[in-house]
Amino acid sequence: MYMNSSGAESGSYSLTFLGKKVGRHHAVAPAGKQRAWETTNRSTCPEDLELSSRPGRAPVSASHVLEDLPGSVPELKDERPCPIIHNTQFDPYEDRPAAVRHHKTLWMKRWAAFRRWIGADHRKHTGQDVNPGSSESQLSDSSEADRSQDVKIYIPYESAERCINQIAEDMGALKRKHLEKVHELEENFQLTARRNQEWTVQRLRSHHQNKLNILRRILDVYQDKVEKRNADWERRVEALNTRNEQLLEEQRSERRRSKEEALQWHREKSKMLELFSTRLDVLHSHQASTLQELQMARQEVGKIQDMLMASSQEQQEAAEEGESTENNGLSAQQQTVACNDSEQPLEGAKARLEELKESLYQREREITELLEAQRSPVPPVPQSPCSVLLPTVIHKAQALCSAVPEARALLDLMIEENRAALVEARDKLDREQMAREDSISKEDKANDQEGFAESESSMSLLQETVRGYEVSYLALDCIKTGESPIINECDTVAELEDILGQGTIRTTEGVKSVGQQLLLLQDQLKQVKDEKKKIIDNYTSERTMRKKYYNMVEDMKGKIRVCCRIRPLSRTEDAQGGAIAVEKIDDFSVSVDTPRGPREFQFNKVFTAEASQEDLFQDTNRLIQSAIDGYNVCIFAYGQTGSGKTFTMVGDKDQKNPGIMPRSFNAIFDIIRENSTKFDFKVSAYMLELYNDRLQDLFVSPAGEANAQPPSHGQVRRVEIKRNRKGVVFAQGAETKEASSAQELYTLFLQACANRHISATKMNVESSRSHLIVCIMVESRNRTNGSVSTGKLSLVDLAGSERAAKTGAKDHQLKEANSINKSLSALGDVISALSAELPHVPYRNSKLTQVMQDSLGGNAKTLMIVNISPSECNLEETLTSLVYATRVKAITNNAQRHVESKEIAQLKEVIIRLRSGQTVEDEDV
Ligand SMILES: Nc1ncnc2c1ncn2[C@@H]1O[C@H](COP(=O)(O)OP(=O)(O)OP(=O)(O)O)[C@@H](O)[C@H]1O
Repeated sequence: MYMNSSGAESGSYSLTFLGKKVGRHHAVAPAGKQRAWETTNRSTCPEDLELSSRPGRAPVSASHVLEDLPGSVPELKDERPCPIIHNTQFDPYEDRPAAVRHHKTLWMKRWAAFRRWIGADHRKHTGQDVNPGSSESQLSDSSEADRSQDVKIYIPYESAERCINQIAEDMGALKRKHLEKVHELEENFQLTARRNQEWTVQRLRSHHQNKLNILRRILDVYQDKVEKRNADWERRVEALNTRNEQLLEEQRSERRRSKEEALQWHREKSKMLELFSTRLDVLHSHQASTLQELQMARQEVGKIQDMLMASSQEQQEAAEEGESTENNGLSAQQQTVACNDSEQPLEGAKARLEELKESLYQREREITELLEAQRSPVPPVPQSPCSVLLPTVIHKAQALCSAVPEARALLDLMIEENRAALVEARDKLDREQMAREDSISKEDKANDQEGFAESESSMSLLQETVRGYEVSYLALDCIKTGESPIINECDTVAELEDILGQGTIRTTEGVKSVGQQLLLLQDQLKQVKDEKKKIIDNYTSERTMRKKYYNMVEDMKGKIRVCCRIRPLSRTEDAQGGAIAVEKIDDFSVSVDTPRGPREFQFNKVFTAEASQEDLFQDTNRLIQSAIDGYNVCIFAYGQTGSGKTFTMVGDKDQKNPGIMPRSFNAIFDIIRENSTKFDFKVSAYMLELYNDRLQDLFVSPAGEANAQPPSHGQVRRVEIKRNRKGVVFAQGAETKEASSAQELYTLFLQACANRHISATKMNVESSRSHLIVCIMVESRNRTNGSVSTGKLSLVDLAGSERAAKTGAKDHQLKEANSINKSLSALGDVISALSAELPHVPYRNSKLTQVMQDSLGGNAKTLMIVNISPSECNLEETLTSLVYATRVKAITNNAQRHVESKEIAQLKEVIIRLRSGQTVEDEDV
């Protein structure tokens, strides 16, 4: 085989018969196509042997050259695509029977020519005329050849022997050549397969790259949208913040104003008090002077009374003397005059006394009234229904406004509008008033009675409007500040009360308007709330979508999928107080309350304690299909001891809630059943445990192993982890068992589990003391094109990291714990190295990392389930697990499908058989 200058491979070989070159066969084919002609030529071998070794047919001479025989193989123009990709339609051996027929015909012709030559030779020996070149003889060739079968041919023994030897040598040479061809074929097939694989990989890569680009574009568009929305929201928040600032400023100024007013009021109050006390002092001094006057008047009265007493005594004495001196008439008359003279000042004094008394009583009354007025409390004003309703309404409206910023904004708007309308109405009123005053000053009132009445009515209307706006302003202002008007102290509210209390109609209208505004506000509030809820819903769903797309892109990049499962609180944790430190935010995020504040972690999916085993399995189901399609798949559970790994992977003890493993067994055989018409399947499994850094085959019970005879060659059977050329890990030395149904596989699994190391610790009554590795190999042969795919599903239940202080491990349990922690720490190192993309990954540090080599940073589709406890008492371990899981998320795998075309599969089989010393039939090749 040569490579010509154009890069195409050309093949040629010469056919030697009886030591002579009888033909040279050429085939020029594009790269990867020479397999067909080589196969065609190789197929002549059995025919040669059969024809040449037939007894009684030995050739007479070795000098005959069969130059005229047709021998060129048709040039191959096959432009079909490579078989690996289109192996459903392409069978590179499909032309083989035709080639065989062609060569059979060829050899039949050779045989006829040979017989013709023998016939001629015979005729020459028997003296018959021979003219082999004549057309007549040529025409009768076939009939002569037929007849020559009946003719006995005698060949000299030496010639026959030489010929036979020559034939034997030729056959040997042919056989060697064919073996070479077989090797060439193998090489060609390997080359072709490699090229095909490269081509497939390239196509797949470009296909995935395209998809990735599309998804990236979608993500970009989506991110743009989100950014726009974020910007929009930020603008809104900014506007609200500004408004809030304004409101706060207004509130502050309002407070300042009210403080000033209060101070003013206090000042006025103290002034009034001063005035009042001055008046009181004056009254007191008046009272004192009045009392003095009264005293004096009393003294005067006393004096007068004394005088009167003295005068009445004098009168009595004088009357006694008058009886004795009747004659003395003059003196009596004089006494009467004197008496009359003395009665006149008495009358004046009496009147004066009465007057004084009256003024005294008057002042006393005044003072008593003043004192009483000062002492007695202000009588409570009977409250109108409006004054009771108003604070309630205002309070409610204020609560609504403070709860919803949009309502507050609306209120501000209403206040603004009302203020503008009030200013306008007041302006109008002022103008109207001025116009009216003008018209009065011009004294044309009498002339224009009608116009005056009109202006009067429009004035009252305007006043009414202004009042209405003032009331609204008052109400809205109260709603805004939340201050209920104090009816008896606040002038404006008193005014409002006055307005509202003027009549039933007006009160009802006032209440109505406030009530209507309240209803309006409530309506708008509801709308705003609905809108807010809608926006929040949209935001949440968009956030969820973004995470979903992100996960999809990560998936396409080959990143390891990581799900987080939070188990329910255990009884022990409940007894310790049951404080919860872990919370699911949404389907993709979990938050942990740390002493430094909440910490958020993102995963491909988060499952809470309420999630069922089925819910979890639904998310892993897809991977089972991948394993059957020929991928290397790994699902493993990670977490502290007692966090629920075994529950997740295996299920509970009585299998009421089966875990991922038993569910996978069923799923595998369900898929097999669905595809049984198109594929032939073979399912086999091995199950191991890594206990104290020793790999143990769980299909061999420890007791059985102890009783078993040592193998004949005297070596103890050991399970070792190896990797094949494609990097897929396998356990050498482990017993692999086939299963034809889910039930059979499950029985094998139960057998394996029975041999597992489990014991009770303080943290878990059934703590796994080893890592469990279940490997299921699924081989599927396509019935149409014969291609064979081999998938591997590894299900790993890791033992949990534990602290001896918490688990109370002692003696051998402590040794187990140390071994578990050591292997998990090696796993942690591998995860760290992979996530940091370090050049060296320390896979060889532990058997566990060797087992997981193809799943972490290898060619597997991997799913990690990180199990955590929700309890606060396991906070530290939970955080460690989540940090590890986050690192695992950053690891990229390169999953490849393991599929071989029918020919490669067959050739492999042949090679295996040849290596094991078995015979191989030609048809197999
Ligand atoms: N999601 C869950 N729902 C109900 N019970 C659960 C759940 N997860 C775990 N449990 C219970 O918690 C206990 C401990 O779980 P499990 O044995 O699976 O932990 P583990 O992580 O495998 O521990 P170890 O590493 O020690 O083997 C078990 O009794 C199990 O039934």
